[in-house]
This record gives sequence, structure tokens and C-alpha cells, in this order.
Amino acid sequence: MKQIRIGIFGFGKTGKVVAHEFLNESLFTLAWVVRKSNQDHHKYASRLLGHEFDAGEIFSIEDIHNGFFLERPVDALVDFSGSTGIYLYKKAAEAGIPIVAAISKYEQEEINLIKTFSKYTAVLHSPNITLGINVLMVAAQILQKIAPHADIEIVEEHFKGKKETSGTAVRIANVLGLNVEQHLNSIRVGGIVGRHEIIFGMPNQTIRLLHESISRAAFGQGAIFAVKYLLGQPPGLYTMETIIAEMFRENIPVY
Ligand SMILES: NC(=O)C1=CN([C@@H]2O[C@H](COP(=O)(O)OP(=O)(O)OC[C@H]3O[C@@H](n4cnc5c(N)ncnc54)[C@H](OP(=O)(O)O)[C@@H]3O)[C@@H](O)[C@H]2O)C=CC1
Ligand SMILES: O=C(O)C1=N[C@H](C(=O)O)C[C@H](O)C1
Repeated sequence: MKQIRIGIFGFGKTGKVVAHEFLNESLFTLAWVVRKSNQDHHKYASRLLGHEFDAGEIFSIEDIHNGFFLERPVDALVDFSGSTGIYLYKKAAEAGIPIVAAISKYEQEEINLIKTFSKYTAVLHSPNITLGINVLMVAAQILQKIAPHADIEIVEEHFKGKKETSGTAVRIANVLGLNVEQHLNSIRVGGIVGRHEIIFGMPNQTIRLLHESISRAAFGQGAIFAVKYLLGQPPGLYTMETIIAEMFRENIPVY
């Protein structure tokens, strides 16, 4: 069976693990990886990740010219780079290549670009692409309807070096109608991959909804789920949360 060709933007803490997850799935072939610098230029991501075959030639942003996506066609593009990666793949979007934009913090300009791309192709943007966190967000909205007077606080924990507030936590606050400044609490310690807790406080009981990413492989598995969903979808803007909510309504098991 013809493999699904994947191109990945970003080869950092997360991109490397996501590439490894795609390389381990026979349904996919990793066509290329684009990173910011010239580090490991033209080497194969597969070899750097310990595989015994050549896949995922590494390019830098300097290699991205207008013909790049025509010369190296893929069936889906997965972005785990940073907020500026999106400016490099307009031609891919215009060519109708589905896009998984897994960047956690975009400014309005990038959000507008995502919306523009969604006119040409299927674009999924989620600040957290794990299946679990998006189930948590659906559950939290249900719980808030059941207990509208509960006090709600969000606690997000990440590794020491993460500078920005969790995009996931901001998204959770937004869907629950909470003021980010007042109800979002950030902790930065050690090597925590990602932990999000939503605490519903009531006079005589507390309900805690908790999701922990214990390995960045969770992001890879989420990206694989997202690519499989996007293939064949019409142009438009998709999120993991709406996909999972739709599957929940139709009694389709997610995981
Ligand atoms: N949606 C989700 O579920 C998740 C989202 N993320 C998000 O993914 C992003 C990456 O996280 P993380 O891996 O920890 O970050 P890192 O800093 O470890 O890695 C960033 C990678 O992206 C590359 N890069 C940076 N800018 C560009 C660009 N303009 N074009 C192409 N490549 C670029 C870097 O290249 P070089 O190596 O050459 O410097 C590096 O390989 C962050 O926005 C993070 O919030 C992370 C985890 C989960
Ligand atoms: O930077 C990360 O690593 C992560 N970022 C995302 C966020 O900011 O919400 C998602 C995940 O928690 C890991």
C-alpha cells in the first residue's frame, strides 16, 4: 500500500520525538524535516534517531524556496517548530497539502494566516495535540455546565526552560470563560513534559481533572491521529477538541 508522505517542521525536543513516532509507523514515510539552522544539513533524521534506513532528509529554512514543496511533495505537513515556521509553507497550503500546526502560541497575524490557509486546505491547529488533553477539555466543559457555580483554577506545569505560559492552559481558560490572569497558575520545574490540572472547588467537595504528558511521544501519536483525520477532509479549520467532541457525540472510540 502507498505510504503517506510526511514533512515535519522542527527537529527540537518535540520534533525529534514526533519524527521518531512517524518513522515507527509503516503507514507513513518521512520525506523531509525542516529546521531553522544548518545543523545536520542533508543528513537523515532516521539515522540520527537510530534507524537503519534513510528517511527524512534535513533541510534548513534557507532551503525553502518557492519550488521546495513541488520538488519534494508530501501528503501532509506537521509543524512543531515555532510561531514563525508558518511563514514558510504558504505554497504548501496553496497546493492543498493538509497541515497540522501544533504550535502552542501564535500572535493574531499567524492566526489570520492559519485562517487564510484553511481556504485552500485542511488545517488543524491545536496548542496541545494529545488525545488526552482534548478529552479533558470536553469533560471540563461538561462539568462546568453541571456545576456552574464551582470555583475553577487551572494549574499548568512544564519543564524549567519553558518561557511562555502554556498555550494549552490559555485555551482551557478561554473555553471555560476564565480570566487567564486570575485563574491560570504556572509552575516551571525540572523536566516535566506537560501537566494540566483543572480544579473545580465546591463547598463540600473538590473535583480535579488532570492530564499528564509523560512522554513527548504523546504529541507524536496525536499528530498521527490528526494527519489520518485530515487526509480526505475538505479545506477548513479543524481542532483536536472539535474532532474529539464530534467522535464523542457519535459514540466513536477515540483511543
Ligand atoms: N501542540 C502540541 O501538542 C505541542 C506543541 N509544542 C510546541 O512545539 C514548538 C516546539 O517545541 P520544542 O520542540 O520544545 O522547541 P525546541 O526549541 O526544542 O525546537 C524548536 C525546533 O524548531 C526549529 N525551528 C525554529 N524556528 C523555525 C522555523 N521558523 N522554521 C523551521 N524550524 C524552526 C528549531 O530549529 P533548530 O534546531 O535548527 O534551532 C528546532 O529544531 C513550541 O511552539 C511548543 O510550544 C510542543 C509540544 C506539544
Ligand atoms: O512547550 C511544550 O513542550 C509544550 N507546549 C504546549 C503548551 O504550551 O501548551 C503543549 C504541551 O504542554 C507541551
